[in-house]
Amino acid sequence: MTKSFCIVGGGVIGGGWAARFALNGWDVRVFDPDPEAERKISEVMTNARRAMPMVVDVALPEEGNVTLCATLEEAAEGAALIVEAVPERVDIKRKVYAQIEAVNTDGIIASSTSGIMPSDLQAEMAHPGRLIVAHPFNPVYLLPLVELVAGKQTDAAHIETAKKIYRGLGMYPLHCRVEIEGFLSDRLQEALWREALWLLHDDVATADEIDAAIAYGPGLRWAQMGTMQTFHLAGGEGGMRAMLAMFGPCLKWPWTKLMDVPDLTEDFVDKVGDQCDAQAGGLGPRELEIIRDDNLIGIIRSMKRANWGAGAVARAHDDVLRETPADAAPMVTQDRVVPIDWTDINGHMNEGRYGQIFSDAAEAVMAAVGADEDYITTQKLSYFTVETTVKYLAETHAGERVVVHTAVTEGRGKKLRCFHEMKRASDGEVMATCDQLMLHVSLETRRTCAPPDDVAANVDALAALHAEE
Ligand SMILES: NC(=O)C1=CN([C@@H]2O[C@H](COP(=O)(O)OP(=O)(O)OC[C@H]3O[C@@H](n4cnc5c(N)ncnc54)[C@H](O)[C@@H]3O)[C@@H](O)[C@H]2O)C=CC1
Ligand SMILES: C[N+](C)(C)CC(=O)CC(=O)[O-]
Repeated sequence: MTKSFCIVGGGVIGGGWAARFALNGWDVRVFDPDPEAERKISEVMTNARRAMPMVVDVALPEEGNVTLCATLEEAAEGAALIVEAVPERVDIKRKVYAQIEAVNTDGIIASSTSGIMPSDLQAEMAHPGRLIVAHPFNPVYLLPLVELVAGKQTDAAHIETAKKIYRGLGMYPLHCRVEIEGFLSDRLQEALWREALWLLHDDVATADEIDAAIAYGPGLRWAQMGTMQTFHLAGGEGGMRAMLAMFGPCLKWPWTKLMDVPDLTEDFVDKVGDQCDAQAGGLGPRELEIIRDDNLIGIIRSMKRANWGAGAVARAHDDVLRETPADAAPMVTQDRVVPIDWTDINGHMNEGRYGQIFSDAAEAVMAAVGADEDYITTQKLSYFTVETTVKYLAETHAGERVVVHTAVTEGRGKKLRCFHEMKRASDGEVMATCDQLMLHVSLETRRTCAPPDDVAANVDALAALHAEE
């Protein structure tokens, strides 16, 4: 699908979408009548530029341009995808769709609504088949979930197209097959929020205590398993059945005020607002966003190692990005941003991570000569490192983009010797070098052996090419 698209509404969510798309290389046209829109979007972009590259382990594509348009018509004309992120009111959204339809009759319109049914949104449209809901989560540039919902008149093919687009952006499109208000995630979130507001309203607990009750316990579990699997484990060997037997009857006890909402009187809003301000401990929203983002990066990266949940989605995103063709000469074996969890008590990249970067670079060389993952698993052959000499020449910090250039300096028989230079992308300064000797091994005997002819020929050819440079 063409990358011609636009965003209508550039607030919290529109700004987040702009960042997610632009950092994935899409040019973004935005319309928002708010005179502050440009500043707000650029602040979200700053956060995203810092955070998103730390989740990926490869280079992001060249950032797309974000252009603010003077009118909605200018933004929407010719767009194959129109992301709508205007306030949560049916009348405003319907009015926006009418304006879009005056200049664009076939682009997919993806509403960011948190819970309005797409059937209601599309009711007055001339071409309702193209309206879908694509409900994201804040911060849109880090959280992978996007709920896709079709209305009664939606053309089902658009849901499939949307799945491909959002996967390409490193997201997890969850198709909510049955159309209900609030979809899946906000049904669950709002049930908890209602309960939390009552606890605060009735002076059972403060905002801080209510948040502690989540953040130090269930919240940590929820990042990697939802309520169902979490409670399945809580039932021990009997699993969910045992849980239902023991705790199911308690669900009927009068624990909850779930269907009622406290009146949002001025006093109550102040009570909640004051406690949340106090909780922030003097930190402003941008400072809190950075803390939130760093924690999210750490959580996602940890699950990436386990190839689990949101981490598995991030890994799949790396694979999509890796397919973007890279320059062949000089051989670029790594191009990445240093993530926040790679730094140590000295406030710079820990020496172990240099080892990781050079090891990843060596794997890129191995793949280039044909000793890739498939070779290792099917032929039970590989290369092992037997010697490295690393020189640390300059400090490397979180958020810096580094590029590794590798030359094969020896490629005879079992030997594959590489010289890696890790440079700071912004100014080309060499930050570290690594001389690495690998030997070809059989994974069955765990002993060295000659590589097959094709791999040996590739190693020779690469060594000859790099000797000329
Ligand atoms: N804030 C959140 O946590 C989430 C919000 N959403 C949904 O995203 C949508 C937008 O919400 P937010 O970004 O939070 O609100 P927001 O208030 O931050 O942004 C809305 C933006 O729309 C602009 N706008 C108003 N009328 C417009 C028009 N006619 N044309 C173009 N722009 C117009 C406003 O100037 C504002 O910048 C809503 O449907 C909301 O339910 C979805 C997920 C999470
Ligand atoms: C509060 N909210 C309904 C706007 C929340 C969402 O829709 C999603 C989120 O980011 O939690």
